[in-house]
Amino acid sequence: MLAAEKLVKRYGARNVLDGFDLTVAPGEITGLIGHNGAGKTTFVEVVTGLVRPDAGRLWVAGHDALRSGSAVRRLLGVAPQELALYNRVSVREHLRLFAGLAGLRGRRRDAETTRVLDELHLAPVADRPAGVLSGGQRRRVQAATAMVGSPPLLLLDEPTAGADPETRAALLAAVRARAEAGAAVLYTTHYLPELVDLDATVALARAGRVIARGSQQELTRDLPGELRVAFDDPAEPELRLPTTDPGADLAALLASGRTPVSVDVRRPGLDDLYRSLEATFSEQDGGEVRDVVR
Ligand SMILES: Nc1ncnc2c1ncn2[C@@H]1O[C@H](COP(=O)(O)OP(=O)(O)OP(=O)(O)O)[C@@H](O)[C@H]1O
Repeated sequence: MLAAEKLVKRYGARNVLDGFDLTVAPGEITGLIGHNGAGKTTFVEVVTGLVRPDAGRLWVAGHDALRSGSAVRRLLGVAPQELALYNRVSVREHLRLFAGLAGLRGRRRDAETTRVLDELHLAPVADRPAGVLSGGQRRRVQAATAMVGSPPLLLLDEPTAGADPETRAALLAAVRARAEAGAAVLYTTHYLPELVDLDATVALARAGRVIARGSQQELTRDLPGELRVAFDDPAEPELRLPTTDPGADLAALLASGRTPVSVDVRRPGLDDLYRSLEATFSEQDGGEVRDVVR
């Protein structure tokens, strides 16, 4: 549904996108993560057509998106990082407006508006102007404007930033439902546990390039987890060992004659992946970026 190849975007002398490659298939949620300034929002802006890249190629649903922008825009639902709502317009009117832009009319437009209001728990504030809502409610309205009309490609740029747990849960449930219905979802976030919840494919951006991409299982498989062993010993109540083979390491520990009172194995997670890749790249001379996982 979305395929970006070697995108380059320069601001002044700086390549903010520097050979950015990414694909998102129908039904797939891709979580795009990376440090502040890695180029995530710039990539979203290129896909929406707001920013023109200096080089590279971009396809959306088989269209060359850098040539046929207007055909592509109809396929997108976008929730930008900076909230963009009309303060005096009610929540319901926002959704009616975006449903209309998605091509729905009459009863179908009303039904879709009601459905999305319910889905994002916005029915109680449907007739309030967006400007009087709380931050979390406004986040939900923004996501709702992206989802109304069920576009086949959703671009959600930090949709849960500053959201309370209830808002976060409603948004994540709606995102999962959209992907299950076949939408391709690009989801940027700094909250890695959300990507576990969404069972998302993960793409890690650094300095304008995607340096690692794959399922969470693939990306974390070779990283060490942690073996935590507690002893009834005030001198050493707990031992924490990085491990890629917890069974063997525990057997070695037992063979040494020590008797644990409890054993816990923590599997490697996305935070370990993030830290390990960041450490790899910050050690490299000149910040040269290379592909780690494909
Ligand atoms: N219009 C612009 N002119 C000049 N530089 C820009 C412009 N837009 C973005 N940049 C720069 O491009 C870099 C990438 O920004 P971008 O917003 O894409 O990063 P990001 O990965 O989304 O970061 P964050 O996690 O903070 O949202 C930053 O250094 C930013 O300052």
